[in-house]
Amino acid sequence: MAAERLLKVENLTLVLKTREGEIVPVREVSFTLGKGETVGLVGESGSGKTLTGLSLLGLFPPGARIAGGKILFDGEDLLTLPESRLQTLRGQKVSMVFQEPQSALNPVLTVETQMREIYQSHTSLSREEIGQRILDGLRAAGLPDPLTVSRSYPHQLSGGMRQRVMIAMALALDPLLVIADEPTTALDPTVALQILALLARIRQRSGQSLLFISHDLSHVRRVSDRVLLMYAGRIVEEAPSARFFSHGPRHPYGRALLASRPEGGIRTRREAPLSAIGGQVPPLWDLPPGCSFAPRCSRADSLCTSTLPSWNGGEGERVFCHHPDDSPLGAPVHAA
Ligand SMILES: Nc1ncnc2c1ncn2[C@@H]1O[C@H](COP(=O)(O)OP(=O)(O)OP(=O)(O)O)[C@@H](O)[C@H]1O
Repeated sequence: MAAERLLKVENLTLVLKTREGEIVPVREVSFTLGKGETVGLVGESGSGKTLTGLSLLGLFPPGARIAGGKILFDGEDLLTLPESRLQTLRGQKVSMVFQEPQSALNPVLTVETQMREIYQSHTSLSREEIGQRILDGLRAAGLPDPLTVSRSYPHQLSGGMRQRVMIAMALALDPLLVIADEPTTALDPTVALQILALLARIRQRSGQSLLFISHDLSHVRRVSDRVLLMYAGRIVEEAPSARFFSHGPRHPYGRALLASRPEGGIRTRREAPLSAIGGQVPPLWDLPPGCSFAPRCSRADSLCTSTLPSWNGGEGERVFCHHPDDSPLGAPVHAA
């Protein structure tokens, strides 16, 4: 049964002024997110994942302008809201866990002071109630000695503990949507898996949705109900995780990403495993005509290099490709 819709992004297009000229790092991006659903947004570095995530908070880098589209979140179009309303929504309804907790946390304030500030600016809870919420939140984020952690400065905590603090802060006001942007980048693999397990538990909180941004498909597989594959500013495939990882992505880029995973490639019935995706993401100021992935694609022909694809399939399961790969994967891919 389809989840009730929380978010609908429609044709979001973001233009950014850079030294190289104007680029479109987010181009005609459309997707939905259901209440309680976790969607993984995956793609190589520079594909536009972070800017898409920040847009959902109404945050844009200097020099950015929205060239089109809508972000309908819980009944409101975020792109038309005044900054004062966006500030209320941030934290209360949408929050973000960043890649680097070290830079997202204030180094000169204790964890308690930083968490207290969130409650003070958004709620009318008493000092005691806030104190209790802080301890409960830290404990729920898997920090066994919340009192000591709350009295610590960020530099006194390990990277994994800092990320747990960030998660506790993101969840503090019980938002409807949490955006986790590469939350395990700064962590060693064991701690990264613990953080993923924590995020997976967030799924079980009733009504809470998660947009999980990652370049690592094995991480996306662990936590996501659905996958959005992004390349050079566009979503190029959308699929339920079960289909994406068992049958295989339909977009050749998704197949190449899966096959380039460090722990060993997959083997389609027709092809030998790839060791890495050949070539590079084209610069956004110099995209090729036609499909942006065509220069790296083993299935590309003259149609792909000359003509932009159109969507193949419907909402929830679709691919932006002239020649989608419908062959089943030779062997199932297991999470790392
Ligand atoms: N403030 C900025 N000024 C100029 N260019 C930017 C800025 N922010 C992002 N970009 C460019 O926009 C494109 C998309 O960036 P974005 O950070 O959204 O990608 P990403 O997929 O999240 O990659 P990563 O995993 O490396 O963060 C990249 O080419 C990036 O260089």
